Amino acid sequence: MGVNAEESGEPVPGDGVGDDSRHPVVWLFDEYARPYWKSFVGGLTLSTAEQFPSRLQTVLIGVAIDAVLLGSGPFRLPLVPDAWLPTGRSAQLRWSLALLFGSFVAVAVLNFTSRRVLGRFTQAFQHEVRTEVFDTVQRLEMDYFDSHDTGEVMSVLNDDVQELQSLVGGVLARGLSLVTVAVASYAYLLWLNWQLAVVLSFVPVVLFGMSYGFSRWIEPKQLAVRERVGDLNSRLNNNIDGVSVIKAFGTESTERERVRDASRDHREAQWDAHWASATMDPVTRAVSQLARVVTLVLGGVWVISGPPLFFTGALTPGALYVFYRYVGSLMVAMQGVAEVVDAYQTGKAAATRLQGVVEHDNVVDRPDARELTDPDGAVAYDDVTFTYPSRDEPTLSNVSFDAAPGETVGIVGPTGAGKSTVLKLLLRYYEADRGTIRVDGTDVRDVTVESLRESVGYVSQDPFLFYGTVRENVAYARPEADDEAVVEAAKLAGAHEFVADLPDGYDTMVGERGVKLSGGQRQRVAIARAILRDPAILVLDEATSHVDNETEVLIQRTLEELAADRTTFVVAHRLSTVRDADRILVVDDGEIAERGTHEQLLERDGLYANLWHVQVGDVTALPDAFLERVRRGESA
Ligand SMILES: Nc1ncnc2c1ncn2[C@@H]1O[C@H](COP(=O)(O)OP(=O)(O)OP(=O)(O)O)[C@@H](O)[C@H]1O
Repeated sequence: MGVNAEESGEPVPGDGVGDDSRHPVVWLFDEYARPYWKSFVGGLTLSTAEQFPSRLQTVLIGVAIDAVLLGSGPFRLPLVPDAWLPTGRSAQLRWSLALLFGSFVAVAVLNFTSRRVLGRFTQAFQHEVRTEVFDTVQRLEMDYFDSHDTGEVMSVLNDDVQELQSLVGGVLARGLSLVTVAVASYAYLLWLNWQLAVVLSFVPVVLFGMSYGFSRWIEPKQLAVRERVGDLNSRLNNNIDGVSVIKAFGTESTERERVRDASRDHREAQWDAHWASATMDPVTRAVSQLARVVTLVLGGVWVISGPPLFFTGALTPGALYVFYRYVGSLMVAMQGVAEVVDAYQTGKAAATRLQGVVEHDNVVDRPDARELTDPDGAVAYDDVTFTYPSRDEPTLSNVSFDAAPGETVGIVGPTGAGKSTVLKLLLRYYEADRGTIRVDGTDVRDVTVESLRESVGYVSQDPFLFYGTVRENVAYARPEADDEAVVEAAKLAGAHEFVADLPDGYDTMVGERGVKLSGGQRQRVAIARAILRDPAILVLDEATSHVDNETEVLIQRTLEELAADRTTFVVAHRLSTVRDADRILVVDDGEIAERGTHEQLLERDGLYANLWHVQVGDVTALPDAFLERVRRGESA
C-alpha cells in the first residue's frame, strides 16, 4: 500500500496481501507488533530472567544442606569463583540467607515489571490488530461480504483478536520461560551429577514426544471449535437482526431449534477439544510422578549405601534435594509444553483466520492509479459483461451506453434484470469480466477507488442509517457541514418537514439502522445525505420507492434542479419517476433491450410500452406474449 512499514514505523495491514509464504503467527507479529518491539523483547526478557533467581533458591538450599547443615561438602555455587565465597560455616549461612532473600526480592521485582511491560505490549498489539483489521475489513470488496456473514466477521474481530492475549502470555512468554528453565536446570543437574542426569533425561524426552503427538491431535479440533463459534455467532446475529420477521411469521420455535443446532455443534466441537486436553493431562502427570519416584529411590539408595547399579562416585543429600526439586520443575516444564502447544494451536488458528481476512483477494488500486478530481460526470459503458463471483452465468451481457455530463438516465426493467448491478459496477463494488466503464473518458480501473466513490452519491432502495441522530446521518457524507447546509439538504430531499415534527428535530435518535423512522423517511434522510455530498454523479437506486406519490413529485422537482449540473442515474419500477429522464434504458435479462426517451419508447411499443400500460392501468393494450411472461414471473 505504498508506505514502507520499516520507514514509517507504522503497521501496514495490506502489505501482506498475497504473501501467504509467511507463517500466520510470524505474519501477525511482523505486520502489527513492529512499533512495539521494544516492550515485546523487554517483556519476554524480563519474564525469562525471572526464572533464574527462582531456580537459584533450590541451588542455595541444596548447597547449604551439604556445606552448612551437614558440613559434608564444599560451599560452591555455579558460575561463582570459589575465591569469592566465604569459608566459615556461620558466614556461609549468612551468605545463603542473604542470597535467598535477594532472590525473593529479585523474583518479585522481575515478575512485577515483566507483567507490566508484557501486559502493555499485549494491549497495544491487540488494539493495533483490532483497529487495523477492522479497517481492512471495511475496505474489502462486496464479494467478501456476499460470501461471509456478519457473525463470522465479528468472530474474527472479537474472538480471534482476544486469542492474541494467550498467544503472547501463554505461548511466547511461557514457552520461552519453560525452555530456559528446562535447559538451565538440566545443565545444572549435569554439572552436579552427570550420570543421574543422563539416566533421568529419558523422562523429558518421553514427555516432549507425548506433547508433540498431542499437538498434532488437537490442532484440527481447535480449528473446528473456532469455526463453530463463527457459525453460532452468525446464527445469533441473523436472528437478532431479523427479529421482526421472526415475530411476524411466528417462527420462534423454528429459530430456537436452529440456534439449538448451532449451539450443539459448537458444544460438540468444544467437548471434543476439551476431552483431548483432559485426557492428556493425567497421562503426563503420571509420567512426571513416576520420574520423581525413580529419582527418590535411586538417589536415596545412592546417598545411604553408595552408588547403585553401574553408577560411580558420590551423591550428597544436598545434591539429591536439588535433583528431586529440579526433576519436579523439569516435569512441570514439560507438562507446560503441552499447554503451550495447545495455546499455540489456538493462537495459530486465530492468526490464520485474521490473515485470511486481510489477504482476501481485494480490488486494489493499480500501482499507477490516479485521483479522479472534480469530474464533469461523463459516463460510458463499453460492451460490459459481468458475472457475480458466486454465479456461473453472466448477470450483465454486452452493456453499452453513454451519459453526457448533467444528463439524467432512467434505468427500468423487470425484477432481477440487472439494473442495480449496472450501477454497482460504476461504483466498482465488483469488476467487470469484459468491457470498460469510463468516467470522463478514464477507465474506472485506472483511478483510485476512493476518489471514484467520492465522485458518486449513491442512494439505495433500503438505505442504511447509522445509530445516531438525524443530523449525524445527514452530515455523514460531510461531517464538517454546518447546520444550515444540513437543513438545506434535508429541505431539498423533502425531509425537513417530517424531521421538524420529530420530538427532538434534527437531534432525534434514529435507532439502530434507523428503525425509528418509516421506510420513506429513511429514504429521504439518505437522499439528503447524498445531496449534501454534492457529487458529480448521483445514483438513485429505487431511492424513492417507499415514498408516497405526492412526496415523490416534490423530491423529483428538487432532483431535477440538482440533476441539472450532475449526471444522474435513476433506477425505478415506478415509471413515472423516470418519465422525464433524458434517456431511458430498458434492461431485460442482463441486456439493454430498448433505449430512448419516454415518448420514443412508447412509440416503439416494446417492453417499456407494456410496462407503462400496466402502470397506467391500460391492461387491454397488453399483448398476449407479455401477459404470458408476467404469468411465468419474468416481469414486474
Ligand atoms: N451479490 C450477488 N451475488 C450473486 N448474484 C447476485 C448478487 N446480487 C444480485 N445478484 C443476481 O443478479 C441478478 C440481477 O440483480 P440486480 O439486483 O441487479 O437486479 P435488479 O434489476 O436491480 O432487480 P430489482 O428490480 O429487483 O432490484 C439477479 O438475478 C440477482 O439474483
